[in-house]
Formats: sequence, C-alpha cells, structure tokens
Amino acid sequence: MQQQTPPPNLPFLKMHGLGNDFVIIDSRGRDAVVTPDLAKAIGDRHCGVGFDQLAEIRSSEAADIDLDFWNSDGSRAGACGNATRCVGRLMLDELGRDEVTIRTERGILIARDMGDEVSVNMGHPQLMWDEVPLSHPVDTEFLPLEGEPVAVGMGNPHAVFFVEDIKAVDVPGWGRKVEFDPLFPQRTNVEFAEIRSRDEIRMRVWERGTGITLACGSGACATAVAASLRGLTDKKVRMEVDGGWLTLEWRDDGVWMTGPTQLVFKAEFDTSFLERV
Ligand SMILES: N[C@H](CCC[C@H](N)C(=O)O)C(=O)O
Repeated sequence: MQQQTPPPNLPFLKMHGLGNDFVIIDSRGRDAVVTPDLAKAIGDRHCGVGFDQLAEIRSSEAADIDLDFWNSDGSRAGACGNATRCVGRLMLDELGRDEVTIRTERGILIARDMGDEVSVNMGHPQLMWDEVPLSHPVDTEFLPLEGEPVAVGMGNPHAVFFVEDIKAVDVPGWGRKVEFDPLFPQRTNVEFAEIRSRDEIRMRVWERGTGITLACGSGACATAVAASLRGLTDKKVRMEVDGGWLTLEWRDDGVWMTGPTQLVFKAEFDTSFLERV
C-alpha cells in the first residue's frame, strides 16, 4: 500500500456505534496516511484524541469505498462492525442511496439504510480452526481452555464464553489472559455472554489491542453465532452491550448486524505533535 506523510492538520470525524469509539479519516483521492505510529499517537487518550479503532476510508475500484481498521496499540484489525456501520451511515448520506458497498480486509460488505439505524452484512462466520485462526486443530465449539469458549472468526478472531452471571465476571483480568493465550497466534477478542432467553443476550467484551469497550460489532456477531451453534438461542437475537442494543441475525448470506450510529464531532489533528513523541 502506498503511504504518504499526513498533512499538518489532518481532518477527522469522531463517531460512535453504541459507544464503540472511532476516529475516521477520509483518504479518498490520496495515498493512505495511517501508519502504526500515527494510529498510536492519535489513539493515545492523554496526548492524542483517543479511540477504540481508527478507520481510514480510501478510494476503491471494487466497491463504493475501501476501509482499513487500526487498534489504539497501532495493530491492524481485520474487521470492525461498528465502524463499518458508522462509515456506512456517512456513505449512505453522501451518496443518497439506501445501500452502499464497503471493501474491508475480509471482502466486500453491504451497509443498508434502516432509517434511524444502519445494517451491515458482516459476512459468513469462519468456524474452522485455521480460519479463526487457532494455533493447532481443536474443536472450535469447545476450546480446551477454562470455561470452554467457542472460537469464531468474523474477519478477526473471537473467543466467546457463556457465563451464568455477567456481573460476576472480571472482564479485564480474564479477557487479557485469553487475548494472549498461545492458542491464538494473532491474539483474540474475548466476549462474555449471559443468555437471557432464546432471543436475548447480554454481552461484555475485551477487545484485542484495545481493552474493554462499550460495544464490539464483530464480537456481537461472533456471540450470536456461538449461541446459535450451541443451541442456546435462535438465529435472530437482540443483544445488550454496555453501550446499548444491537440486533443480530445469522442468515444464509451472512451475519447481519443492525444498530444506531452517532456523529460526535469533526476536528483536525495537529500531526506536528508526532515529532514531539
Ligand atoms: N470494535 C470492533 C472490533 C474491533 C476488533 C479489534 N479489536 C481486533 O483487533 O480485531 C467492532 O465493532 O467489530
């Protein structure tokens, strides 16, 4: 990928998908500007702007736009459902259409206008051990770890634990330990889910490369798939995360996720700051 030096004042949007917190940079019509160092500098909540993920929009030959995701530790995320919904909202409004296409690392995703909400088809779950990926062949529906989580890939790795009482779970303690377990060669996102009924789940998340967040779209998809695989829920569920509610539906054409998006503010990042860190 061609990379160019960011302009001294780099415009960005702050958007939220259920409190999942994003910086969005529009690099259409130029080379990409985001590097691991720039992502870390902007992502620093004390010296930068702070975000859960940074999404960089780029010109696309295959879809309406290309979209790349970065975590606040400077690592890349292969998927980010809530940022895809946020950028989907921008593109739906800009193009005045009720459907747009967004190419991410995992392929071309469709975002659909649902009035106050945006739906995204996050694609088919990856259920084979080497697709997630895991370090060696195991039963992905019952991983050989304490708590026997389900492993699901959604373009990024997830380990989904089913728990009796979500309030009793030490999310950072348990999440960090699992993120770095050698079973996950690319580390993993970690979800803790309490089943409330066949169509309702409460979920909390520990995100790879970021930590606790108020929501995680790909994690919500992975959790809905895991619950359905285990026979705990139907294929369509409402899910309460720390930041609000999502609707998930595992259909023949992929996992659809629907929820609200919010534009928080527009600003510019002074990239001369980079020389001082
Ligand atoms: N918040 C994102 C997921 C980020 C996943 C990222 N932490 C990774 O390294 O895979 C979402 O809405 O899907």
